Amino acid sequence: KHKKAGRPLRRKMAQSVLSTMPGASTGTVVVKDPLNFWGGKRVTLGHEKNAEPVYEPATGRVMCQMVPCGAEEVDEAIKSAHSAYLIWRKMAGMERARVLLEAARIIRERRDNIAKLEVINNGKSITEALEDIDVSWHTIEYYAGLAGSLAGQHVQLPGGTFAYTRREPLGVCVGIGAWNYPFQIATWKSAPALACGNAMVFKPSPMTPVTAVILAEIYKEAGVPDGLFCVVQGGAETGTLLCHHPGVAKVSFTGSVPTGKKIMEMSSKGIKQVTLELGGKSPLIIFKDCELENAVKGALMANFLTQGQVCCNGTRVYVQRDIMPQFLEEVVKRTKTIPIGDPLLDDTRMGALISKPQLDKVLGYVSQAKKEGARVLCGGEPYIPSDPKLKGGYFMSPCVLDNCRDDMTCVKEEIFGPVMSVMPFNTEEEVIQRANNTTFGLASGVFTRDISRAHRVAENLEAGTCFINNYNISPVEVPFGGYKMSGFGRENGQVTMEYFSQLKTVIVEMGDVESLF
Ligand SMILES: NC(=O)C1=CN([C@@H]2O[C@H](COP(=O)(O)OP(=O)(O)OC[C@H]3O[C@@H](n4cnc5c(N)ncnc54)[C@H](O)[C@@H]3O)[C@@H](O)[C@H]2O)C=CC1
Ligand SMILES: C[N+](C)(C)CCCC(=O)O
Repeated sequence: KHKKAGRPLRRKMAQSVLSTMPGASTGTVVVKDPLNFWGGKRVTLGHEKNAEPVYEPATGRVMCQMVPCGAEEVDEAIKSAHSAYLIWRKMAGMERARVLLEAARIIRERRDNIAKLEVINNGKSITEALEDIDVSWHTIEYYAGLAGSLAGQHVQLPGGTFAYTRREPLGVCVGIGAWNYPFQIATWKSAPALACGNAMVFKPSPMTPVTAVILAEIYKEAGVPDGLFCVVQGGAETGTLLCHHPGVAKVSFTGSVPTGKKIMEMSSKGIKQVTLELGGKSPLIIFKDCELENAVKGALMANFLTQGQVCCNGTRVYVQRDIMPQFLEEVVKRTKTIPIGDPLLDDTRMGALISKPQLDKVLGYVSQAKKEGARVLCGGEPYIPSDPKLKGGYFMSPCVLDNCRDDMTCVKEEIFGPVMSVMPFNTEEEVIQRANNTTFGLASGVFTRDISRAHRVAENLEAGTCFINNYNISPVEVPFGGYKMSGFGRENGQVTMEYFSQLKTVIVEMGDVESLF
């Protein structure tokens, strides 16, 4: 039994807050359940050291406390993951697949409640959160499908001798998540990791600690060995402990570029593999021969999902000069009608930003843009919904900026809020050069009816994804990840099985040893 300073850790299997979700509304939910999970159960830490309040973005109310895990707890979680790994790695891919499919089924069954809790903690609209949870079980289903086909090669060598390769798991992998897609990120990382036979210790963002542990419970219920998917809570310090831990084989990270650099640096000390999903400042290029209505819809999808807090957002919107007036008129008209408010209501399309500091930061970018000469066509202001319970929420009106230039701060830096910067361009050659003139390279988009142009532009854009005539759809079947400083490695798609496994070569001599000695 684990002891800490002579005091046993209090452990109990909590009645999940999920069961209270059906009747829950904004401003009412308090989460008391322990938020850590290892050894097959939720774990209450024996202390409340460095506890941080967790806010409900729509009301500004404290919904729970996040107590960060220290060295001992991180070590315990990693050990628990390792013991599960020893069992899981021996199972056939098809056996793992069956467990994963059951996890996907349970998520699907509980999607409404998980989505509600996600909304309460994150602030995004329920319509979006439901989609996020659907993507989550799709991801697990998809990787369950691939688990059974994980295989090596057979290679014939001279004299009957042969070799074969085995595709083996890496061991205990760490996942570190951001707050914008808390549950979905946990599945994007764990599903391929588990499908390949690894275990995972996942650390959510300290701002969104409540849904990853539900995923842990679901995996457990589906039948994974105890410890296979653990959740440790905490911020940078806990993350550092995870990255430095000698029992960890790989770190998969989603978050900002500065933190990504630190993750890579720390992982280098132990020669650990890393996948980095970092920020972006993606270009969306709209040619005059586009279907304007779709281009406008695409620009809204590229900028305003999850209150603009999306890494692959197309926030630099380049519009061919001839159609600029029509584009702006339509995009502004639609932006002004986006219903902002209680994120749990079905009609709401924009909820609250994640935190007060994030809201202030985004509003700061808008005022900086004005100082640098941009014109605010709409939004960019704090928004106070009429419902009194939302008065303390972190809302702002979605913003369209015109008169932008490539050298402005709002065009160069990742804002991570609902702010679209629009710039005119004249020629294809010019716009490609300008679109690529950034250190980021996560995504990109092009609207045109000219198919040759569409593929030429896609080829020439320096980004991990290019959307043609749409934006921000991300089916699990296709790889997602960055070029340049937006990171490396991929999530989703078949290729991610390679990022969570390694090859062993086995050489079999069928003759005698020809010794040189
Ligand atoms: N591109 C993206 O997907 C994201 C970008 N961001 C950007 O980053 C800004 C700051 O947001 P944060 O949530 O603070 O991002 P962050 O990159 O600092 O945090 C992401 C995750 O890394 C963890 N972390 C932080 N420092 C760490 C360290 N030294 N070692 C290990 N783990 C560490 C955090 O606890 C969190 O789980 C946002 O305003 C936004 O501009 C934030 C989240 C996602
Ligand atoms: C789902 N999608 C494509 C809108 C965003 C997913 C990437 C992220 O974690 O920001």
